[in-house]
Amino acid sequence: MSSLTVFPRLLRVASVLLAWRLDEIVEAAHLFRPLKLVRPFFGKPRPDVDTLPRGARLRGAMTELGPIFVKAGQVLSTRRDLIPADIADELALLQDQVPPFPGSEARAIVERELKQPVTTLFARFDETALASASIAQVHAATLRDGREVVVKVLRPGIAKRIANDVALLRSLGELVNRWHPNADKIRPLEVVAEVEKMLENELDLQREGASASLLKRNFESGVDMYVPAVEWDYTTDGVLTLERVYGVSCDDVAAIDAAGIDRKALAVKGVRVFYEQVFRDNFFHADAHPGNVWVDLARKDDPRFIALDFGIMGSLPEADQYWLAQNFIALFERDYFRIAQLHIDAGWMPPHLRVDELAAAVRTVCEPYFTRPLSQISIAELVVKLFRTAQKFELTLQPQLILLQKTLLNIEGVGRMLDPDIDIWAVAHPVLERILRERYSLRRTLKEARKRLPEWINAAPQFPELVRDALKQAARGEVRSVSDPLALLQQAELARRQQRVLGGALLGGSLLIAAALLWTLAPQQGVWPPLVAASAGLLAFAFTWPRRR
Ligand SMILES: Nc1ncnc2c1ncn2[C@@H]1O[C@H](COP(=O)(O)OP(=O)(O)OP(=O)(O)O)[C@@H](O)[C@H]1O
Repeated sequence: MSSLTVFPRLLRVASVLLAWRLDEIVEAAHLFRPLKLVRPFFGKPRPDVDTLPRGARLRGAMTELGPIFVKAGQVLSTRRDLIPADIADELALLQDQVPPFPGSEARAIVERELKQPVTTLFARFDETALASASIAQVHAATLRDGREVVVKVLRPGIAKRIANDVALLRSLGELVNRWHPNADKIRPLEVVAEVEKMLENELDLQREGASASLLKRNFESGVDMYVPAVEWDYTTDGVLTLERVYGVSCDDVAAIDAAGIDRKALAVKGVRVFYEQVFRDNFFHADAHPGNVWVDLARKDDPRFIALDFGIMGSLPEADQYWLAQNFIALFERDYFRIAQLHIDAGWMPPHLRVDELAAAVRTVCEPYFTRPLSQISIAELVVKLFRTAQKFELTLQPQLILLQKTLLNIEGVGRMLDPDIDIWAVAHPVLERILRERYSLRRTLKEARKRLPEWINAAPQFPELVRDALKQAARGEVRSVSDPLALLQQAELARRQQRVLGGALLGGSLLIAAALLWTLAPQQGVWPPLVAASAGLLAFAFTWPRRR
């Protein structure tokens, strides 16, 4: 996007911000310092905004600026570690407000994408949209075999509009990056990249279909949560066809009560479903606002949720997932020292940080919460506070964790809406422990090891060469020279760990290869010889493998 097109749009952004009397916010955020100077050229502020709190004014401006700003605001609302709570609360309320595009256009797009007339594809296609949002629109239809479906269609020209607005956001991000004194903490370019990635994913409906399929597989029984099936023969990048489901939004408490559904049981299921997604499957719905979480009114005795909208899904690297689970358990057990140690071990804190100092800071944040009954303590709120504390100690926050934090807030919100007395701790703790017991059991570890065996055998011939190269490098003294004593200490520690790992890897690898050979070449010897060798190999790995950094 050229500056010729960016500039008028930047002016429009400035005029909307000023119309909503947001100059103080913009100034406080060290954005456009000279904004006040240009105010006289932009006309008068809106007459009705003076009485509104600043968060509501910002929400109004974002809504007026359009869908991409709405999305950016929604992303920002999750950064409670960065922005004040009153603004985050308002931004979290941002909703798309866009009129539907004509049904005839939707029909034409479906025909172009699926390469057949709608009358051939469907027994019925409803041209009046069922729902319309900034990126896509949903139409009801019936397949030729009588099954009811919904067809989600991307807005015409949306990819180009998004590309333009993202370029504008990037320019704004660069301004903040250059001028804001806390730019290294806010990392605006990362926030923009996050918005961009989110929008890119939402533009690919085939990908959304694949996410829906995976989530459906993970909740195959459909007891606690039902996921609509994807109709792959009617799905492309630009059109997604799903089984039509019926239910009410989970915040429609009146309808849920009228249907005689046990809200308390449902709330417990909501918390359980969340922990299963994050810690059992490592694949979670990251846009779980009430509009996307429905309740199946047809199931009175054994209530369940229905999930919708699979455009934003999250998953964590396995090591982070394990780290997070350990943190949660430590939090449930009020083991602050362990939380501090875990943060340092994860390598997200400066290595010279004293664990007792961090533990004291964590205790200071958490302890006041525990004077309240557990039912009144929000885990999500506590996690936000913990992240804030850790940031004071220079924690680098991973984007996936931010997504998770937002999901945690959403799910707690749903749980408390359904049952204001829910004790989320009492529900979450045993669920988490059970999942972790299953996930990290010996049997599962051995199964994983067996799966990776061919890979290890394949890599085995290169092993001696790699070791020889490593030893040669060490002998040549190819170690960076450093003058900082702290860095020297770290380097010595690193070298010690590397030696340990190298020794362990040699011993463990050799034993595992021996086990594999015994297993494959001498099956008549029974399972014991390979099992003993493999266990010894795994032990060698386990005892010498470094803790997470
Ligand atoms: N499988 C379905 N069965 C019935 N209705 C559906 C289904 N999928 C979507 N809808 C309807 O369409 C609406 C929008 O769907 P969805 O949330 O997937 O679209 P979206 O463009 O991502 O919207 P938003 O950004 O507002 O979440 C839903 O709130 C729901 O009313």
